Amino acid sequence: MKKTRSSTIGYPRIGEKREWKEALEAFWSKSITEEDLLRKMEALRLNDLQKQKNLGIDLIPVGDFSFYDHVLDTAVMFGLIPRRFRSDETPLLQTYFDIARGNKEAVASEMTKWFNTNYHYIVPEFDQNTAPVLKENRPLTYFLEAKNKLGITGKPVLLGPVTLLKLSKGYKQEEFGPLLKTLVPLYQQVLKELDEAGAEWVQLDEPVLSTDLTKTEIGHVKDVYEQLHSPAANLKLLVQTYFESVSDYEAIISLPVDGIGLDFVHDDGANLDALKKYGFPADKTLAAGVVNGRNVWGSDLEEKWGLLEAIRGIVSDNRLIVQPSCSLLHVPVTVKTEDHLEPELKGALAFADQKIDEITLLTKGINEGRPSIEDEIKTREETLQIFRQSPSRTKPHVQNEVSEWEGKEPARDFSFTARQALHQDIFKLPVLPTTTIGSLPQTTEIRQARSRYRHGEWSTAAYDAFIQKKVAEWIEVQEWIGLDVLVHGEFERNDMVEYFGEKLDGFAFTKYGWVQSYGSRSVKPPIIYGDVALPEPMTTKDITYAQSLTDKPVKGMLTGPVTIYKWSFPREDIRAFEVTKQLALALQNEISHLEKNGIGMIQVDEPALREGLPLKDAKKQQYLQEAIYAFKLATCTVKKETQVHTHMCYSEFGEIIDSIKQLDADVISIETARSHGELIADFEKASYDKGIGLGVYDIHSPRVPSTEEMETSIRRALQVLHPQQFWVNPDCGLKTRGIDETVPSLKNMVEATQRVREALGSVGAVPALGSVPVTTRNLSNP
Ligand SMILES: CN1c2c(nc(N)[nH]c2=O)NC[C@@H]1CNc1ccc(C(=O)N[C@@H](CCC(=O)N[C@@H](CCC(=O)N[C@@H](CCC(=O)O)C(=O)O)C(=O)O)C(=O)O)cc1
Ligand SMILES: N[C@@H](CCS)C(=O)O
Ligand SMILES: [Zn+2]
Repeated sequence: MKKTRSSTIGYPRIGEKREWKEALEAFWSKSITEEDLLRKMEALRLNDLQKQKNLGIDLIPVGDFSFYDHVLDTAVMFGLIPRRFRSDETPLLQTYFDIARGNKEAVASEMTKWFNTNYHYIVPEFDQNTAPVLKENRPLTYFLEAKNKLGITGKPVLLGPVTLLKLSKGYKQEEFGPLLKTLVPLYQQVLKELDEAGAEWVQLDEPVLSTDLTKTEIGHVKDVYEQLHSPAANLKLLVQTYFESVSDYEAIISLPVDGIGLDFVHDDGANLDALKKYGFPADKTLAAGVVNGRNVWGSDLEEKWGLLEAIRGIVSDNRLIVQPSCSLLHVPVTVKTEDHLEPELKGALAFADQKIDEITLLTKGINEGRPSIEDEIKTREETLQIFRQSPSRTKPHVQNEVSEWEGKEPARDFSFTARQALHQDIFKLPVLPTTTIGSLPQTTEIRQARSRYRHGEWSTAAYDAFIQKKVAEWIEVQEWIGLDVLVHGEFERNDMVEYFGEKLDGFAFTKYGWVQSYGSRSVKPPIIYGDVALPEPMTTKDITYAQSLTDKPVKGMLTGPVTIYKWSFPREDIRAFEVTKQLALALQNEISHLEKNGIGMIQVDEPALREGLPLKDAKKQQYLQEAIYAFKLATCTVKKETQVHTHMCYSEFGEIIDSIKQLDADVISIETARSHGELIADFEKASYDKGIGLGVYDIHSPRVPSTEEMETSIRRALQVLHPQQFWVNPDCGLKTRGIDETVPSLKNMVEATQRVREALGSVGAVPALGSVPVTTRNLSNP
């Protein structure tokens, strides 16, 4: 009998070649039936379970699989169905997808980032009439499936009640305790049924325990777990935390549960320090997250062994589980298929399957003794050494350029007020200028063109001509729609980060390294392995071509340094800030090329700035200062005539609003539609005086919003924002939408803007500062 066991917390659900996406999208487009979908999903699920078993994992998670998102799964299983989607006639699977994607009658639920990752979850909604009820015991269904079909006694995984409620919306803070109480009997029922079915362990994910919690909240956690604890049951409860150290170690390890899962990678040593200081209860199991579940780098096995030795000094081997720091959902499936990578880089990489190999190897080392894994540790050390010393990683000129900025504050020469007057003069935009965020529909035709080019079927000239044709078509369409500030459409980009990764030195990219971002959509983060530099202009050709076709301004479109960093798999041998500064200087260089080519508005997207915010308050200030520095380093050298835009697509700005101000961007376009206008107040409270483009419709949903609906959004925003600072735009880029959805939506958006302009009585150019004739308060909602 093994003493120490290996485990995973969750496994990527998308399949090695994204079979999951294919099945889902085929179902949504009605080219396969529900039965087909269920069959394909089951095959994928079972394949992944079997694979983990074959790789030697002892405690295999079940129920981490999802048809869209695991938070939505948990909400629906407990009957947390927003009122607008409640119907006795609609089958549950349809309701499930409707909540996520919206339907003809109702807007989708809000979608937001899962802690500090690039994964999005669907925000559960409570309302006055929400009475949680157990609709289906999902973990039980998946537990029985694994048992009956594969003979695997899985470890059911379920989002814990505290995290579920904390991530939900639609209730007041004082209702938290009472609502939690309504969830407890449902969780008790789920656990009881799992116990009766013979489950040994159940994993309750409580990542909120790794955020700053108040004493009252910790009190709620204790209450809940005291109630979930059942002395008579055989089932063991494991409370799983990740992404940071726990906020109150002593309280967490005292919970009346059988096991605690801690992240020993993203904790800055705090979990280990606490373990050493306070010890660990002898009657509990520690699930030690020692292999990084968020990066793509092979572990330094010697270092991991050292970490495990430190843990084993406190926790006995038979009370120890070895596992990744978090679910492997956040990394690609396997390096095996990446045959084009340089061997020295490939040797240094580990995706989900290779991380599992590391877990099982370390577990073997504990159970059979260090000599049993000595060879593997030595080989890994040699491989990592070759990679570390590779000359391709170092560019002295990049490092010199970064150090030249040492001690200097990047800042634009002219104040915003001075720039604003100048920009009004140059661009002569009407009040409430309309624009889009950058990308336009990436149709099958466009993706096929890219694929043909990638496979060598099309020459560079043929591909470039195709892209230019698309740019020209869409400049015409945007002019016809009546937008004021146009975009080239980003047709040449597979993704807003991967594209730049392909163009910049210091990056490598994968063929199949997909990671789920939201629903069926995935991204393929490039890998930053060395110093970053701009070998040649990346975007000038397409953008200047677009500008040559119209008298209206076309925005230059770049992804900002923080976002490129966050949405890549970065190197870890130097600090994040060093990498973002290198990226910023490469972008500064690119921006100067755009300016030299006559581009007067430049948008530097930073949608990942908020997501990068550390989970712990103590670390936030430094992160924000460094993020602001990087953005300003990229943009500070622009001419005063150039209007700098930025874009962010998430709905919680309150915490970072001061930092957004400090970016000193002339215009920011933001997401608001799914949060139903809640965040406008943040900008009002902060007396934000620069341009703000409010997302008036949700681009994540296939639904075409009506003119009236968008007019209402604009009017609502104008009750708190000055019309002179206000732009109108969709929430985010339109690359995922079809042409049939995009054109009518934008047409309605422009029409809605026109109606409000008429009500404002200023259809012409924006009046000079301070002389706007009609105040926003004159507008009444229709
Ligand atoms: C704004 N968002 C982004 C985030 N992160 C990013 N890195 N990028 C973002 O834009 N995070 C927050 C949000 C998330 N939003 C989205 C929106 C849309 C997608 C999306 O559409 N993803 C696509 C994949 C896009 C892509 O790269 N397509 C490639 C084609 C690649 C491909 O399919 N290859 C085939 C092989 C084809 C061949 O070689 O013949 C394959 O691998 O099988 C392209 O356009 O060229 C998706 O399909 O999921 C993601 C996040
Ligand atoms: N310019 C990008 C931003 C997405 S966050 C786009 O429009 O797709
Ligand atoms: Zn966006």
